[in-house]
Amino acid sequence: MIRRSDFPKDFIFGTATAAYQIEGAANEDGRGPSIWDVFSHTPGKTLNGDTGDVACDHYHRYKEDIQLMKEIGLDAYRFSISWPRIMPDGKNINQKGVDFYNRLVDELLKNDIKPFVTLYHWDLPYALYEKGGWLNPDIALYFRAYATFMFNELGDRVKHWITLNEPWCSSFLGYYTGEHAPGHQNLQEAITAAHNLLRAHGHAVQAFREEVKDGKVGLTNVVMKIEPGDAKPESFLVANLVDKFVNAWFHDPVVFGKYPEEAVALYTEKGLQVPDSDMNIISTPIDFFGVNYYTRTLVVFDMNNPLGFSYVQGDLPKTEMGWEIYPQGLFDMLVYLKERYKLPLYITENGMAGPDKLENGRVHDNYRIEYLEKHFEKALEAINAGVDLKGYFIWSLMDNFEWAYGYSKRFGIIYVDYNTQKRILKDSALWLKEFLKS
Ligand SMILES: N#[N+]C[C@@H]1[C@@H](O)[C@H](O)[C@@H](O)[C@@H]2O[C@H]12
Repeated sequence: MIRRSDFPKDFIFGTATAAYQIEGAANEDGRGPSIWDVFSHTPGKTLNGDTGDVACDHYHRYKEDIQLMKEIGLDAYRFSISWPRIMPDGKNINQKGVDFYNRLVDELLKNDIKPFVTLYHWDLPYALYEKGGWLNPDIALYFRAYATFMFNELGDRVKHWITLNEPWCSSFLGYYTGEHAPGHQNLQEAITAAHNLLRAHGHAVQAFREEVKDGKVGLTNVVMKIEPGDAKPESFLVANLVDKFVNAWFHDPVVFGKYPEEAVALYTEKGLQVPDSDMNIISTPIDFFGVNYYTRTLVVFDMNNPLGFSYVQGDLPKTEMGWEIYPQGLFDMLVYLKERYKLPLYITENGMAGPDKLENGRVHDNYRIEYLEKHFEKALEAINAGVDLKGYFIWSLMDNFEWAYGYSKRFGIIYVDYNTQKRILKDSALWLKEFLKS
């Protein structure tokens, strides 16, 4: 049985959330609309038309939620700042929004919980979208101004910062598949948006070096273990290529200052433009990569797909998201990232959506305890294999707005009754509480 004491003494355990998924108070105290406010209010974009208008009402209940974090015994808490709560029009400051995050940080510190702050977790101010959003090169400078302001505001107390959460999702789900806000479906736009997201990241890192001398800054990517879905040689080839599209595309420029050549070649072959501006800014050195790991992705060669591959379902047990439970992929990707980029790592998200049912005031989510134990074991294995892994944030602290899936998917270790906003520690939270003492 894995124990907390098996991990390095200074290893931190925490949980993660994001502003639009938990805060609510969408139209309160001067907050402006984000692209997700508009997207979720557009009929047909989210399950049941669910929105983040109220969510978990964390904006008002943050003290109660921090008490629950303390009861569990968390070392740290990763949350995101709502850019449109700080700058409703993308430029001018909304002081009430700033005040909220000062209160949140102070309450965390008062309870000995270390804040890890994500500057951007998908809720772009709609006012900036109207100026072109991630397709407008100027967005990087708007982001730099926002980042500089937040570093100045919170940098005396917050020493761990993440510029972007999963730019792959913001660009490819937001601009290619259209599953996420702003719901475009244009591959060239996705490539352009990805580049401007990385430019924004680089500008924020430069600002960080000027504003927060004793802090650490990194980038969080979704990291998928890409494997061939059958034994055909061409499926092994496409698996390597998809790894470049999804993983290397958002890591290589940040460390090496260039995109993976195989992927650039394929895009170019398809007549797509791959930007190369500001690679020096994009590759401004960072202190760590954040790793959001959930599952593996199986791909097979498919001439009918514009990029030559298609996804296939694996036969391992799956979560409520239909994602295979594959702890080995966490180990594999941690070692891969260490060997390729030689940077410290934090697991900034790992967790599962489960068939959580409230029964007599309890949620017996043993499947989630097993999931976490197996992934903790693989994280420890990676540390013992030489990976400089510094922490592990469970997704998520509490059930929340799961983007296009609305409130249908429960990832939390704390159950949220959305009718009453009552929080109930699931068995996984009780297990974690004991683990953190072990
Ligand atoms: N889906 N899913 C769960 C989770 C999502 O809720 C987070 O906001 C993202 O950072 C990442 O996709 C992972």
